[in-house]
Order: sequence, then C-alpha cells, then structure tokens
Amino acid sequence: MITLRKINGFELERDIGELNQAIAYHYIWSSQLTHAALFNDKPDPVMTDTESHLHCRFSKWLEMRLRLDCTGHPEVKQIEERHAAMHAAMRQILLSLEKSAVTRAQLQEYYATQREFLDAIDRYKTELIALRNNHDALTGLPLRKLLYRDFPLLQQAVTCEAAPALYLTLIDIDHFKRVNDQYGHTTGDAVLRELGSLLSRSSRSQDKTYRFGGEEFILLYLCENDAAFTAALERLITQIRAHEFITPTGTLQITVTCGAVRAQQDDELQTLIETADRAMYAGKQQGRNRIIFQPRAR
Ligand SMILES: Nc1nc2c(ncn2[C@@H]2O[C@H](COP(=O)(O)OP(=O)(O)OP(=O)(O)O)[C@@H](O)[C@H]2O)c(=O)[nH]1
Repeated sequence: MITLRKINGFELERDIGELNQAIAYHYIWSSQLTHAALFNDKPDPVMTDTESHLHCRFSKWLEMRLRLDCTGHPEVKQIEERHAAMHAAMRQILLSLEKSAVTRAQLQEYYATQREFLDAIDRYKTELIALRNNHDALTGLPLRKLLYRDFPLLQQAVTCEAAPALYLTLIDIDHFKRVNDQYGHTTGDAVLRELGSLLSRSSRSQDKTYRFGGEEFILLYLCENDAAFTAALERLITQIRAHEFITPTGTLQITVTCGAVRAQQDDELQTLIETADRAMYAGKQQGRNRIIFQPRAR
C-alpha cells in the first residue's frame, strides 16, 4: 500500500501526470530498440551503456519520486529494480544485434522484464488513482472514505497510557447559504477551497483534515489532554474568524461552529460523528461562531 505522507488531491493529480509523462519517455526508448532491431540500425551508444537505465528519462522520474518520499515507496523501489532489469535485457539484445546473434532466450528475457516493469507501474498508478479518487476535487482534502480508513489506525495508536488522546471535530461554516445566495457559487467554492487550505496549513503533521461533505469538515487531532485540545481548536477558529478569504467577488470573512468530542478506546467512528454533530447543532442554536466540546461520546 502507498505510504501516506501528508498529501492532497492536487498533488496526486500532479503525481499521476508526471508518471504518465515518464511512461511516455519509456515508450520512446523502447521504440528506439524496436527500430534498431527492425532496421538493423547501429544503436545509440547510450543504449548499450552499462548504466543505460540512468540515461533513460524515465529514471529522472524515479529519482524525483524516491527523493520526494524519504521513506522510499516500496512500489517505486520495485519499479526502479524492474526498470534497470529491463534495460539490462535490452542492452544484451542490442549488443547481440550488432553481431546478428540475438537469441530467443534474450528476447524472452526482454519481454518478461518489460512485462514485469509495466505491471509494477500499473499497480502503482492504480493506487495513485484510487487515492486521488478519495480526495475532494475542490479542496484537495481527503474525503470521508479516508476518514473511515485512518480513524481505526489513529485509535489504535492512542491505546497506550503515554499516548496523546484522539479528538474528532466537526466544523460547519455559519450561514454559508447566504454566501452562495449573495455572491454566487463560484465565491462559495473559493471560500471552501481556501478554508480547506487554511485547515490543512494550520494542522500539525499528526493531525488530519477531511472534507466531510458540503460545507462540513472533520478534523482528527492528537493532543495531550482536553485543555490542550480546546486551546488548539480555539486558536484555529480565531484564525478562521480573522482570515480574509479572497474570492472572485472580493474578500470576505466567515465564522464556523464546531462540535468536538474526545474518542475513547472502544468508540465507534459513527457514534463520535453523531455526538460531534449534535454538539455542533447545539452550537448553532446558541448563536454559532463557537465550539461545543463533549469530553465523551454520547
Ligand atoms: N459553493 C458551494 N456551496 C456548497 C457546496 N456544498 C454545499 N454548499 C452549500 O452550503 C449551503 C449550506 O447551507 P445550510 O445547510 O442551509 O446551512 P448554512 O446556510 O450554512 O446555515 P447554518 O449551517 O445553519 O449556519 C447550501 O447553500 C449548499 O448549497 C459546494 O461544494 N460549493
């Protein structure tokens, strides 16, 4: 499985585009091999170099991917190995072509390494696409499916005594319908996009932010205790209140209402969301622009 760094859907979109470009470079290289074989061309010396895989532009993509992710994706490492093996097989064919001594075994080796290389790319690309599909196209944030995937992992991580506690917050923009009605949906979209970015920027690496739906966001925070959590949440909503949202129809400010709950070891995610939702609703009833915190799920 792809190791999750803190990513958003826009980065994934870019990653997929870069991978497609790298695959195109790979095809240019392999078509040179076909050309050399069919027309008996003298191969470019770069193609018979022992480091030929490093001259292929696909390796630039590999280098970049491996540098970007310091944990080293096992999938990318596998692609790297298979890419080098395929080039080695290709090199043998080119060297034998010069002597008109290509063997069936060499061709089979080339096709096998090529197949394995393409399979590894396909698997990686399928994972990237699945991950991209689980991110919101407007804000780039993870969608609720990833919340359901991440929650049990975080809940497990906080089971030991010394671990921080896990908190779930439902954030709902106040009077968002008025923003749409008064300034139009494009402005509403711009506010959602910027709020998503502000929520991501304001959270620490261990915190997670999701677009839950419409104008609702969910945060999963790991904090030492209730006081540290509520202080962090207060800081966040103060920041939102003060923020000038830049939209196509000018800048505007918003407030949000938050329902928050501390997750206990056996709490179901659905129960926590319902508790946070009730708390948020109570906050709306009490005048909005506030946090209602329930230390336990109800
Ligand atoms: N522009 C835009 N609007 C959205 C999107 N998703 C939901 N909305 C709008 O969000 C608004 C939510 O309105 P309501 O549920 O009535 O709530 P509200 O006006 O925020 O009022 P309170 O929540 O009670 O403070 C509706 O107008 C939806 O159309 C979206 O992706 N883009």
